Amino acid sequence: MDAVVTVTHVDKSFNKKRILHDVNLTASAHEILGLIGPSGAGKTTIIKNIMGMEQPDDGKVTIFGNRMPNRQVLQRIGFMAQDDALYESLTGRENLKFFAQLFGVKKDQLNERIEYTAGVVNLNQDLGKRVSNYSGGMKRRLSLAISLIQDPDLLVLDEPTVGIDPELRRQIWDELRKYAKDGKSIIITTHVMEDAAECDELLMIREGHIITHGSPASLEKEYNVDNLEQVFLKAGKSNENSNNN
Ligand SMILES: Nc1ncnc2c1ncn2[C@@H]1O[C@H](COP(=O)(O)OP(=O)(O)OP(=O)(O)O)[C@@H](O)[C@H]1O
Repeated sequence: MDAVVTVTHVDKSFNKKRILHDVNLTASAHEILGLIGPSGAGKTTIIKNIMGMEQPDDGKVTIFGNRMPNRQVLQRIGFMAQDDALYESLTGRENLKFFAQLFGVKKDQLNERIEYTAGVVNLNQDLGKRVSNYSGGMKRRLSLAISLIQDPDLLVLDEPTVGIDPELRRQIWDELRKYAKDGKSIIITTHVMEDAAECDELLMIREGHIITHGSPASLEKEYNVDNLEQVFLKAGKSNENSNNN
C-alpha cells in the first residue's frame, strides 16, 4: 500500500521527561489508522509531531514524501485538534466558509462543500447560529466538518468522537470508511475501544511506547482474547515485563 505518513524512530521529551520512545508508524492510502491509549499516553504528542507543530528530538516524519513542517503538504491535510479552534463570534457557516477559502476551495464549490460537510455531522440546521451558542458536542462536530472542507487527501483527527452521540458516531464512521475507500488516509486518536474496533490498523500506546500494533482481528488472535481491551491489558503487561528484564 502507498505510504502517506511515515514516522521513523521519533523521540520527544518535555522538560527532560521522555514522552515518546522510538515511535514508528506508517499510515497508508485506503486505510484508517487508530492510535489508542489512555490519557497522557502521548497520542496528541505523536499527532503534533506528524503535523509539524512539534519537532522530534530524534527521528523524522514525512508526509507524501516531504519532511514536516511543509506548507504545501498542510494544504492537503484535514486536521481536527483536540481543542476546537473556532471563531466563536461567527456562525457555523461563516467558520466553514473561512476555512474553505483558506484551503483554496473554489468559489463555485463553496456552498456545495459547506452543505456536504455540515451534513456529515448533522449541523445543516444550525449553520446560521453563532458558534458561541453551540454546545460542546456541536463545536466538535463543526471542527470535524471543517477538517473535511477541502476534501483533503489525509485526515488527522485527534479524538473526533468525544461528545458525539452513538447514532451520529455511526454516521461519522461510515463517512470515514467512505473516505478511506476513495484512497485517502486517516489517522485518528481515541481512548475508546469501540472506536478502535472501527480502524483497519491499530497502534496501542502506553507511556509513550507503542506496545503492540496490527489489525483489530489480528491483535485479538495474537493475544488469544475476544476484545481489544484485553489485548491492551495483555500487551501492556508483556511490555512491562520486557522493560523490567
Ligand atoms: N508542551 C508540553 N510541555 C510539557 N509536557 C507536555 C507537553 N505536551 C504534552 N506534555 C506531556 O506529555 C504527556 C503526553 O501528553 P499527550 O497530550 O500527548 O497525551 P494523550 O495520550 O494525547 O492524552 P489525552 O488522551 O488526555 O489527550 C503528558 O504527560 C503531558 O503532560
